[in-house]
Amino acid sequence: MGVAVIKLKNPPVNSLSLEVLTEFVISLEKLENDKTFRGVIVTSDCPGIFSAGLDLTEMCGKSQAHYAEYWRAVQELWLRLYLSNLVLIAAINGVSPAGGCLMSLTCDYRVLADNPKYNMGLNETLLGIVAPSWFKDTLVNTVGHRTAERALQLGLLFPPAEALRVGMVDQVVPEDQVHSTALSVMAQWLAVPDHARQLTKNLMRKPTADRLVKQRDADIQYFLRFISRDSIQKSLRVYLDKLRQKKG
Ligand SMILES: CCCCCCCCCCCC/C=C/CC(=O)SCCNC(=O)CCNC(=O)[C@H](O)C(C)(C)COP(=O)(O)OP(=O)(O)OC[C@H]1O[C@@H](n2cnc3c(N)ncnc32)[C@H](O)[C@@H]1OP(=O)(O)O
Repeated sequence: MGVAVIKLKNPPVNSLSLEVLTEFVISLEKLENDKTFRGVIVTSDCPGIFSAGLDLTEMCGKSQAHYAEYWRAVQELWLRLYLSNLVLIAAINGVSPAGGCLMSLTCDYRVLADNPKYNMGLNETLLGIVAPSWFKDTLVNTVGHRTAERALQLGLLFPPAEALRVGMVDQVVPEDQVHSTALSVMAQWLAVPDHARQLTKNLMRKPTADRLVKQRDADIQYFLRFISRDSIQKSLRVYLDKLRQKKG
């Protein structure tokens, strides 16, 4: 039925490095241009981890030029995913904090494996950073304003049952059924004529995407100012050190 599977593979935690973001955009573009494909299942090849989100090492201790290049790549992937003409279904087979959650929220439908460890949410505040307005918009468009307001301020990571209850995911299924469920949901979405579904998707999502498109450069400057602050760099270093020391 013209369905591709994109399996993220950037061990150990599928962090969204500049290279991953760039390759993801290229793969999506190829699929968009190949008319034999109508849908994509986005999933992970790293056991237990869908994606650890943006690569913190790309946002810490680097040059301004690097931050700008990285942020443009983050914007680009979000725009491509959010406005894709393809049906995108996230088969979430692991934990998905922050950028990992955002990636799934850009999809048309989310199937999450029923494993209490597989938390998802926008936990930026717990790192001492702030989810940008377009991350916030994506969450609001999925779960509504009040749930998003509370989840964003508290940096909540929802276990599967809670994620389902608040509407962050559409279905929670046993782990070994995530892929087959994504495929049967895909069949339902592909039963709708492409042009009608695509125009409707655009109607729902373009106003949100346009807000970023209209101020992409300003958004990058905003990010640069924010991420270069000593206090923010310090928060990120402390958080990364904590992650690294967990093992030791
Ligand atoms: C005034 C208002 C202004 C507003 C302006 C706004 C402007 C923008 C502001 C900036 C916004 C930036 C937005 C960011 C969104 C993000 O996505 S930030 C990333 C958030 N991610 C996380 O919090 C997840 C962190 N990771 C984990 O919790 C765990 O690693 C895991 C649960 C995913 C997996 O656990 P486990 O299997 O036990 O592995 P670990 O031992 O923890 O990790 C292994 C290895 O990977 C490294 N690592 C983990 N996550 C990341 C990451 N996101 N980036 C880079 N590296 C990561 C970890 O350090 C370990 O490394 P070592 O092997 O020890 O070297």
